[in-house]
Amino acid sequence: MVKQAVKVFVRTRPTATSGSGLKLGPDGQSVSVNVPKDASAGPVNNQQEQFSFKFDGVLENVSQEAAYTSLAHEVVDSLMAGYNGTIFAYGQTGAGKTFTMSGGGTAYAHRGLIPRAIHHVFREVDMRADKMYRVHVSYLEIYNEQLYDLLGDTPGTSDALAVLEDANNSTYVRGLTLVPVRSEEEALAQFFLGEQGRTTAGHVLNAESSRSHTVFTIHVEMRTSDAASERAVLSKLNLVDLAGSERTKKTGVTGQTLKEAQFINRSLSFLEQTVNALSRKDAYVPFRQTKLTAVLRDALGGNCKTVMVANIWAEPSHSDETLSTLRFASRVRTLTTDLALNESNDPALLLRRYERQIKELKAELAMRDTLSGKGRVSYDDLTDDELRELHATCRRFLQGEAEPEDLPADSMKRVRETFKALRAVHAAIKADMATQMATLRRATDEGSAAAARGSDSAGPAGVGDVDLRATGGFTVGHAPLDARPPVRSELGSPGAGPGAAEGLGEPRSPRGGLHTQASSYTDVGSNWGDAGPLSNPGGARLAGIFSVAGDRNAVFRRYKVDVGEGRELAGALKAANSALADTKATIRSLGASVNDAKRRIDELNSALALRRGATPAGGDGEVLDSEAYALMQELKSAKARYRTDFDSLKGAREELEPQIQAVAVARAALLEAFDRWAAAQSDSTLKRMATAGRAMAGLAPGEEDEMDAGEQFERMQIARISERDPDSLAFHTALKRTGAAMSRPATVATGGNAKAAAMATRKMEHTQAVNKGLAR
Ligand SMILES: Nc1ncnc2c1ncn2[C@@H]1O[C@H](COP(=O)(O)OP(=O)(O)OP(=O)(O)O)[C@@H](O)[C@H]1O
Repeated sequence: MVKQAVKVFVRTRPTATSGSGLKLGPDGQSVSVNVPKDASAGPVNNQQEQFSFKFDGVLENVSQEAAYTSLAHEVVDSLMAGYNGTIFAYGQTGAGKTFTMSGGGTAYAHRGLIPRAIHHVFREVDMRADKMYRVHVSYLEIYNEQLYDLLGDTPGTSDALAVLEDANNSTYVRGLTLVPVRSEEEALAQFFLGEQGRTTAGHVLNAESSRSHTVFTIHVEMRTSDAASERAVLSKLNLVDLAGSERTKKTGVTGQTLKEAQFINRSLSFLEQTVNALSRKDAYVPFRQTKLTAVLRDALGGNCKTVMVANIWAEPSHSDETLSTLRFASRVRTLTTDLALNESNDPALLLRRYERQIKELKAELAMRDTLSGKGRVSYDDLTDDELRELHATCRRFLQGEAEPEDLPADSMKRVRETFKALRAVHAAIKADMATQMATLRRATDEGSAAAARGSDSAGPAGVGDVDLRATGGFTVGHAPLDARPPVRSELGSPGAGPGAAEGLGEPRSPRGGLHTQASSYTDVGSNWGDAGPLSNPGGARLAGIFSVAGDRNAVFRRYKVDVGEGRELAGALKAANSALADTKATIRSLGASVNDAKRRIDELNSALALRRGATPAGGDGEVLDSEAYALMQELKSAKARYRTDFDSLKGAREELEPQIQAVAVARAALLEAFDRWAAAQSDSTLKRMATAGRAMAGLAPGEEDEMDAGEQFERMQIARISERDPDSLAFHTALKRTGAAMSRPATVATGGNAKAAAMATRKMEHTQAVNKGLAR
């Protein structure tokens, strides 16, 4: 921490009259003022007439550029090195504070400290390639002891603003908008916009008086350009234009203007008290008495490099005010501040430090793995592609198509992810299976009912243990292979549900199930045979791609034919379906054959019993006649056929379950791949939509980028300024940008800001008072 004396400069407003009573010393630092004795005090009057002061500089008849060099250059350099700064202008009303801080009108040469400081900051930013800077600006106004955010979205609201102290005991205004600016032009534009909020009415009605204190702040964040560096230095420069002190008796103001003057004088008087307390090194300093002293706390005794400009208007009629300003200025000059570099403890920077440490640790682990011959192990989070791949591997593993070694297990993270993926894939397959089984059971029930209606004696009851329903199997032979659900008009009729036509039709969404499928189908009148990805809940996120569900089915059909992956998966599904259909056909035919054999066995048994009944008992044993013998032979072969077919039926039934699963898995794979593919198409689909939109508007590509005449003129102007004085380009451009807004009616320019309107009225009153009175 370095002790710094607050620097004080006096700047004089040029006067028209001679005999101002002000004398400047040859050293450029001393100034004396002659205050004539008060004649009303009588002939014996010991009043002092001559007062001398010494400052860091007295600026008389100096250009704005010279003023900047004396007052601000060093402070801005120090800002760019990471130190806080404050430059504040103090003085009686009309003494030239605003001229010094902001400038005189829109003339480039008359621009004040604020535009010049902005230029200086960005010139440094451009020049220091070894550093990275981020610049923000804020603009605060203190009017009648209220805080206003001149760059906020809702000017006029001050409730959210409060002057607080941060962890380093530095003051800041909570809730104040900090606008990021990347160039001189952007920063100037913000400054000009803020000025409008403050003085829209002032420009129009009274160009000479500010009835509020303002603080324009440039916040700078500096880092070394090493991206890994977490060290940031934060500094800010407050450029303060105080409202002018005013002798209300002298100006004779009344009403709102008097109230404003009282607020101004009160806050300036507390500023004096604060400076006096600091100067005397009092234990208690009344910083909190007014918003102004709270805001200026750092500038007066904290971590800040401070410069005061004492503006004086050395007309003989203002000698009292001049003396008072110089007295106050000389007291301020006794103050010291504690300057320190503001290194940041920003949590974002700590985060970056931890990220760097994690990166280093990962690199170390990788090195150890390499040295121990483990090969390359990734400790990073899995990417989306890797996760998809992992899920696919897990699915293959659960289907028996991959080995345990195929599952990644080279790091704890991968093992955990693999378990998670296994659980997810298992749950998905289980859900698919449950849906499939429910569907198939329903189809079976309905098929059985139909069978019961359409067939009398050949039911499974005929063979007892061949009843496949008992094991949740199939009723055979009642739904034709090419069965399809009813067309839309039929769906509404009772008993015509899709289950009736289920049979071995085209694939359905395993997730949607038949009911959903049917309703989706009903909604869009789509083709049932296209496996309807519509009903796939996972496809809901693709709604943006397909304008109507019908599009989606059409795209799905195309996907199965035109896209290699789709073709392959659709082929696999078809093969699985066809294997399933074959097995079902076999079961059907074996079932019929078993039933047939059983019926024949029963017939033969009855015939044999009859035969035995006809043979006379008590003979020399039972002698089979040739007819009975033939019956028995046939019975034997019928039983053999029954047994063989029954065994085959059992075998075929065992094949059925895995084949149903295979169809479900193939269908899920197809739909999942389709979802992925369709999601990947969304970008190009949007582009196509944009192109189509442009075509509809009748625009050729790039046509909308053409400049209009105004834009062309502006471009010419910019070219001219760039040629003559490139440095002034940002100033002119920002002024033009904000000037356009200035020319709008006040209510629009200030966003309907009631404060600005009220201020206009107050300023008008004040101007009238000043014109009547003595101030100007
Ligand atoms: N050094 C200067 N050179 C030329 N003109 C100046 C100078 N100082 C002040 N003026 C002019 O004097 C007038 C009053 O100045 P300015 O508005 O800056 O005073 P002020 O101290 O800000 O007043 P207030 O406190 O009432 O706002 C302006 O027209 C300004 O252009």
